[in-house]
Amino acid sequence: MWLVIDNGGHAVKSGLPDAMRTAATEAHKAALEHARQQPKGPGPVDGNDRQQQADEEKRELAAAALRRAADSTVLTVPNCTARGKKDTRGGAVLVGQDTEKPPSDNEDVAGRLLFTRSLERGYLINLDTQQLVWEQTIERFDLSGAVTGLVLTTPAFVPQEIQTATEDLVRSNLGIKRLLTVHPAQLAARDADAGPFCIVVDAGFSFTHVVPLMDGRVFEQAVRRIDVGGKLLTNYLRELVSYGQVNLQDETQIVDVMKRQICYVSTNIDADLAALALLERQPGLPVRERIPLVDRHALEARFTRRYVLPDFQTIMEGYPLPPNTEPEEVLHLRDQMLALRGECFMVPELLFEPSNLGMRQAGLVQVIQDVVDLCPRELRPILRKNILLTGGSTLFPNFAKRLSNDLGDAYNVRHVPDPIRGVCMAGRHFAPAEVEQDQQTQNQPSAVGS
Ligand SMILES: Nc1ncnc2c1ncn2[C@@H]1O[C@H](COP(=O)(O)OP(=O)(O)OP(=O)(O)O)[C@@H](O)[C@H]1O
Repeated sequence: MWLVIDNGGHAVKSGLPDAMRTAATEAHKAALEHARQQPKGPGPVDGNDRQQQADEEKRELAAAALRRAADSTVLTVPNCTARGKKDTRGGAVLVGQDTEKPPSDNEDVAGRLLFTRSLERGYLINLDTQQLVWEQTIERFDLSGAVTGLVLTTPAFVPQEIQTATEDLVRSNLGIKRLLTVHPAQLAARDADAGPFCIVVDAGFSFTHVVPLMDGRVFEQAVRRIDVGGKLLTNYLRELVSYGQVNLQDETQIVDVMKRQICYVSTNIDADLAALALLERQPGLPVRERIPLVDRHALEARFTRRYVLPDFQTIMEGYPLPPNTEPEEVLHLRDQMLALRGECFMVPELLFEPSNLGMRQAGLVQVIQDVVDLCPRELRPILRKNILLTGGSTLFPNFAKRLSNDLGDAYNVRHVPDPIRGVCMAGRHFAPAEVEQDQQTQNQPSAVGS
């Protein structure tokens, strides 16, 4: 049995290749069709309760089968382990999925958690952690001991030592005999049906990569990386909020959720910064020099995002307040509330201007232009018209619009259909000869159960 894993620094996305899901899907379809043909609504008037109950059970089975089919599309598991910060005796370790909701009755993992990620700076470094997360993934598919082949996404330029250690982990520790590595950009392009020549911009957790594909293959000498990804953006927001308002230094998870909910990309950064500066100058100006109240309110409404932090007693998850909420309505929440303005767009702005944080690197627009210029001249017009966006950090509102504006009319920018799970989804359609062969063998009656 083959498994497909898109091994992200933030999360492992996994699924079964299409060929292997076909039989299960067919069974689900048959169950649904059967249920559909059964009479609906009130039961038979002749009082045949048993028939009615049997039909009801079939309908429930079909619905459960459908839910399982949907669940098994792509499984997402955080690529980390965690232990309690106060745990000094090496107690329970939470793995992958369990790090999201630690059991409340286990004192080892009560309170704050210390996370260990399998990937550091985009490379698989912590092999023990990776093994635990992959084992959990395999278990979740109910496939312990049954996986014989792995399609694994691996970025370009992985040092040979890491490559060897990964292969060793797969073969020796997990007992998976066949390993097929593939660059995530190739799968993202498949997900978008982009054709053989395109440029994939992958802004995920660790970094942002700009990867040109020529004839479907990675054109390695032109690949470029910006050292900004979702992790850095979350940390930056955490610093800004902690110095400006509330200390959230130990609350990376909360800040990560907040970032996804309230940050956005400015489509005109100079104009937005000027308008914000004007707004912030107002209280210090003599009354006659202030802008009219109505304009001030309009600017306030445009730039201010109010966010309610969780207290884990009555509010379990943070949430943004709707823009038109009156202050009196939320008076009772004032100790839990943040008001953010420039932070909301200055955080994702790092992708476009890493020098804002003192990094000596070009921003996304410049890097894309450089990558195009490193490709063969005759292909550049095609590449410019086929820029694909993938990775969770491209999901900020206005991301594609800003990139498109800044790159100009010669470029065409679009998201892949599913920027987070698309790579894994395309991997499931990826049918290397070995996968097909493997499946054929499994389908032969003689091989069943052997
Ligand atoms: N709606 C969103 N808006 C902004 N950022 C988001 C959104 N959804 C997810 N992210 C960010 O995307 C990042 C995860 O993206 P993704 O799943 O593509 O990374 P990954 O594949 O695990 O990591 P990498 O590509 O670096 O190996 C996280 O930092 C998360 O905060």
